[in-house]
Amino acid sequence: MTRRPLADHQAAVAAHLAGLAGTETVPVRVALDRTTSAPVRAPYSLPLFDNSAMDGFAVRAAEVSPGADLEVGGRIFAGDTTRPVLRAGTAMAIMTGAPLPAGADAVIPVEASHETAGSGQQSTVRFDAAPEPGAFIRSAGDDVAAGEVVIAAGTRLAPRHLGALAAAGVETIEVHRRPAVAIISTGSELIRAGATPQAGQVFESNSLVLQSLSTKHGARVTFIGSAGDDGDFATILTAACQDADLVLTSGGISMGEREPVRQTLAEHGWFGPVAMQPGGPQGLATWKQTPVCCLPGNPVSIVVSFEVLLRDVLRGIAGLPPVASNRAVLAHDITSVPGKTQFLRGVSEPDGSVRPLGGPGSHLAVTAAAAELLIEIDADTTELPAGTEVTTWPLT
Ligand SMILES: Nc1nc2c(c(=O)[nH]1)N[C@H]1C(S)=C(S)[C@@H](COP(=O)(O)OP(=O)(O)OC[C@H]3O[C@@H](n4cnc5c(N)ncnc54)[C@H](O)[C@@H]3O)O[C@H]1N2
Ligand code: MOO
Repeated sequence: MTRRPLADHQAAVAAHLAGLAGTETVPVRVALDRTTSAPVRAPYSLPLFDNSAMDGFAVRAAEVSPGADLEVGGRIFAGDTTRPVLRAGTAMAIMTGAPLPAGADAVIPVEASHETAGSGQQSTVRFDAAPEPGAFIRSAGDDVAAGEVVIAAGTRLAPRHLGALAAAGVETIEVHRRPAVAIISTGSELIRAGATPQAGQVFESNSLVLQSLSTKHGARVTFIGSAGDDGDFATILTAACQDADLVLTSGGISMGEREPVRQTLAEHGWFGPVAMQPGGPQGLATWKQTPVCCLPGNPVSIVVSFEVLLRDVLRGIAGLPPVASNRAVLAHDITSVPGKTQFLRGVSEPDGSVRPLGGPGSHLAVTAAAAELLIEIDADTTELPAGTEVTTWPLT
């Protein structure tokens, strides 16, 4: 049986999902971790108005002489919306964030001042020293001018970015779409954690792996279902397609007698071996106009299939950059099967070299969990001596 070269299947997956890319407008309030698809410009200059950086007194710097009294002509609080005026020869008490009165050119902190009486009474104030003009004034437009870029296109929005957008008064923004993913695991042997396994039963783990990886790489999971091997798959697949841009299936695609995914979808797409290991059996189909990516059921194959085939495609749709591969030298000699790109689970040594971890079996979920990376060995190579440089993929 001819195997589809890995690069061809990677391209087929990308082409199959290309229609999922797009942009949408969302409220800033729910935009955490979304990626901007256009620059966001400031509707207003920030700060919006000249204001005080300290609790103290607004003055004209030239009118302040150390030890001389100035009449306190009023008190200004944050939230005052009429702009006050500083009369010649007076000071005004001012709170942090309150609008600077017209005519003032400096603020003196309360700690460097001596007021004869407090709030509500006629009083005078004297100061220890004359201020520099501009002292403790936060000027309009210091942070950003109206029309300037607040957040560049392609930014994955962290809390500080959301803060900047909210501070700028931006209510909605344009972001890359986050595709809705439905996940179906198949297998009559599968049970949930918490159940007591009967003979022949297996704890279901792939849906959680696919859910976590999809969420981590820019998608949102809208449906998680399971199907046995004897007849309910098409019904569940149809339900999954209702709310999803993409369906991911696990299991049921190789050469057995009960392979519900392949048997249901063979006429609706492509199924066959890809020249990779693990993750050899693969499928791509369309059901109810929804693309379906069919991954093999072995738990390690699920991880490798997602990382190698889907991860960067989903990231691209969500506006995220691909995860960079690295180069590293092998700590030991290794051998590899011919004709398939091998992805060995591996770890880094303290000197930066890499070595495979555990056996090649794609059922070894717990052993594979200790790996940090995949070591890629190309399809033509069968023996690599220690010291050979190889490509490694971080496990995400
Ligand atoms: N005659 C052949 N047999 C097999 C071939 C082959 O080329 N010729 N390929 C083998 C390889 S490689 C893989 S990988 C598997 C893939 O088969 P399926 O995708 O049909 O997967 P299943 O048979 O349904 O399951 C395989 C294995 O994984 C366990 N499994 C399945 N789903 C889950 C899940 N959600 N959580 C945990 N474990 C799961 C399942 O119990 C099986 O042990 O085919 C080989 N056979
Ligand atoms: O190709 Mo399978 O995915 O080795 O276990």
